[in-house]
Amino acid sequence: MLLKEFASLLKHSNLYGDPDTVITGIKTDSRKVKSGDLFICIVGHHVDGHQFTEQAVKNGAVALVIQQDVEWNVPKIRVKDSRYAMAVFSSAFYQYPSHKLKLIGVTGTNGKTTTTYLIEKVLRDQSHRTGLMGTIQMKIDDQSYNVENTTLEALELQRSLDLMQKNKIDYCIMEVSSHALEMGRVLGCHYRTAIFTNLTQDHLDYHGTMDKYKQSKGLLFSRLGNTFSDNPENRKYAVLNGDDPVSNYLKKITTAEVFTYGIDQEGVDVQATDIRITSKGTNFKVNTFVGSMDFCIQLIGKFNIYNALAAITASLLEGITLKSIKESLEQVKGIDGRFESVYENQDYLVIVDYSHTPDSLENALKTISEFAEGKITCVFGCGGDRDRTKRPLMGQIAAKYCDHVYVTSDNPRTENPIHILLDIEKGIIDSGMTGSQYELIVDRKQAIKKAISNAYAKDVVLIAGKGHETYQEIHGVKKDFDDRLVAKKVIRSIINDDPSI
Ligand SMILES: CC(=O)N[C@H]1[C@@H](OP(=O)(O)OP(=O)(O)OC[C@H]2O[C@@H](n3ccc(=O)[nH]c3=O)[C@H](O)[C@@H]2O)O[C@H](CO)[C@@H](O)[C@@H]1O[C@H](C)C(=O)N[C@@H](C)C(=O)N[C@H](CCC(=O)O)C(=O)O
Ligand SMILES: Nc1ncnc2c1ncn2[C@@H]1O[C@H](COP(=O)(O)OP(=O)(O)OP(=O)(O)O)[C@@H](O)[C@H]1O
Ligand SMILES: N[C@H](CCC[C@H](N)C(=O)O)C(=O)O
Ligand SMILES: [Mg+2]
Repeated sequence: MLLKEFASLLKHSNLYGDPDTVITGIKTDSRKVKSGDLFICIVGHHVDGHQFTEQAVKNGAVALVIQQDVEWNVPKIRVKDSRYAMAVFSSAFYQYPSHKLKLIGVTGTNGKTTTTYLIEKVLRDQSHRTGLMGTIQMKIDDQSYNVENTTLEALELQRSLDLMQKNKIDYCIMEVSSHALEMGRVLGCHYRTAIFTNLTQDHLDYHGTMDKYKQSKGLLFSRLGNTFSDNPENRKYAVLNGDDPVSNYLKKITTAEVFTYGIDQEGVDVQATDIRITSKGTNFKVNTFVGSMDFCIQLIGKFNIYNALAAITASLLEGITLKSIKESLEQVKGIDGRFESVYENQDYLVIVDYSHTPDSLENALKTISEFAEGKITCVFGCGGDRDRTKRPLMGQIAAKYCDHVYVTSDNPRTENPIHILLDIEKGIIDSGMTGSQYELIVDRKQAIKKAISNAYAKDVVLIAGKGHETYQEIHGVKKDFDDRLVAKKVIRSIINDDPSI
């Protein structure tokens, strides 16, 4: 593309230098710039990209996108907001890839990853070629790629959608985080269906208030567009959790056709009834606008029924039969690090779960309390440099459901680990748990070891917060750490009477 073609995409832009400069790539990180690139200067949360123009030019940038003056004598486009320009320019550079496949976006505090995996499974079983983007990975058909964020920055996102489109992917199912919506990472995305799972407390460090957090989630629905087309392929759907009051707000701000799912509220389009939850799976009946059917899924817990309902609704809207959806969902054994059982023939249960919010921790523990025959123990912490107000709430919740709690480190990131533990302890103390019922152990491995060592037949040990993660970030340094591997080793060492771990 030529520089003038980029400039013409924004009314509010000024071009300086040769308008016919040929652009062969776009970068927002000066360290990654190659010859022929357009370097977009982003004002970040830590540093200002305008500081790195010298490195970008040295590395071969032939032009810059700026929102404030820089001294380099290279062609430039000055814009009002370079983050917005990044979304516009990358969508155009990759020729609007989200228009060339069906994009399904899932937002909400909890359940996004699970729901995207369920939809991917249903669509793949219908011989669709699928792409997936989210917390655990990006996938293009069977190929997996590592990701830094749940929802990629606009440039990487458009590049990934382009790669999907080139690989003949017909559906992409993606998690859309509130950060991404707020920062405009998904501005260039043309969604077919937007799904809302739920809204409970998280990320108040970033959004400030629950109302602002709700409004960020709402952007996925308010920007969805409308369904007014005689071509069914162009229709837009909003799939909402009818049991979450936030859905009333989302209904008002979307012009897409609304479908609701739920358990408790009457009158939803897709409803689960006759629920039975065990430690092996979950049975329920689904009543939909195309009929009813009994489901027997291997995922555990009421919260997973909501995820299944969201996936069922979105799949029905793609014309897939309820019977096929049932067959696919019943085959799903589990999702990496979500309520994942670590089993080494021991006579107690050890479950690793990604619950890192008050609501998800409560859901996991409540589910366990419904089937546990012995004592319940939880090992958990809270992430550093994240919402501090959730820490005592999670302490209270653990105290409410557990016989014993081990408060430990999650990813302290740049915070002092012990301060995080003390914040959690406040909630435990408030709930009246005594000193003999809980312990603060900064070292996560030691906490897991102690919790498992103290488990007896039929007890359940929940190791919460890190799920699929294979690292732990302490003092800003990431080191290998996997709750599942640590738990496995500890169980084996107990069985083999080997104290070396
Ligand atoms: C707060 C936040 O979201 N930050 C994201 C943001 O970084 P930033 O704005 O701080 O960038 P910065 O480091 O200040 O740099 C500014 C600019 O200078 C450039 N730069 C920087 C250094 C250099 O030498 N040269 C250079 O050009 C950078 O490439 C960038 O363009 O842009 C980065 C690149 O896309 C993201 O990786 C980063 O996510 C960080 C890692 C993060 O932790 N984000 C979390 C809060 C987040 O987004 N989480 C949500 C999921 C939440 C959930 O639902 O649970 C997510 O979608 O992942
Ligand atoms: N629908 C749900 N409602 C409440 N809690 C849920 C739901 N689904 C899953 N959970 C809980 O939340 C945890 C995270 O689930 P999942 O990874 O699917 O959510 P997510 O929204 O993708 O999270 P993240 O914001 O970290 O990307 C699970 O381990 C489980 O404890
Ligand atoms: N997407 C979430 C993941 C949190 C996972 C938890 N293990 C933590 O580190 O806080 C976040 O970035 O807030
Ligand atoms: Mg996720």
